[in-house]
Amino acid sequence: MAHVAIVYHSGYGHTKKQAEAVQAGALSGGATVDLLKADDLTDSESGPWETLEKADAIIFGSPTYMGSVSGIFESFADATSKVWFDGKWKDKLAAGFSCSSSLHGDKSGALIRMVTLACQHSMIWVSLGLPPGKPEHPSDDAGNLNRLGFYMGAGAQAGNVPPEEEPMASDLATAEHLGHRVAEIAARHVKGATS
Ligand SMILES: Cc1cc2nc3c(=O)[nH]c(=O)nc-3n(C[C@H](O)[C@H](O)[C@H](O)COP(=O)(O)O)c2cc1C
Repeated sequence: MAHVAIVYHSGYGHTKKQAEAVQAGALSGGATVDLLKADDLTDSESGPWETLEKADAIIFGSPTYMGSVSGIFESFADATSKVWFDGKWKDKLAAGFSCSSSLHGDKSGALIRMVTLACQHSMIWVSLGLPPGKPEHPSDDAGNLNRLGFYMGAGAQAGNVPPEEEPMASDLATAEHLGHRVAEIAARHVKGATS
């Protein structure tokens, strides 16, 4: 059984909803899942680093703040430098997701930051694996996966409303898809390593 860890930051709860959808998808893909807050991983000397060391895949999540990841997520990225020195995440799978208030809102900036982090750790990036959806369809249409048209990871849109209202069904289903995809690929990855 593959082990997937999700590390996310959420200032106001919207990316948390997305992270929970990624978690549900990874569980339905047969993985054991740990949902970790980046807030608890900003110090390389303390926090659940061993959980990440044991994971076969790490999925990164952050809101898009000023066109990139949030400051707390960036502090987590800085704190991974100790792991980097020891090469502990080499050949683990990685993937990412981000939520912002605009349809695009420069979420690509946050996702690219996560790709860079993963590649610095010699991880293997898993893309979203979906064609673009239909932006003209209602965002509460859960069948309209990837309505925002990202390829690197899962995007979600949430304005200045409570997280119970947004992100809407389409974006949460897209996040769930990402979790499921990473779990399935991680299971193959683990099997390949042991067979
Ligand atoms: C400091 C800050 C910077 C932001 N920058 C952007 C941005 O660059 N693009 C965008 O579309 N939304 C931006 N937003 C809006 C957030 O991305 C959006 O509200 C998101 O849903 C917040 O997620 P969270 O509740 O998980 O923190 C910003 C919000 C804050 C607080």
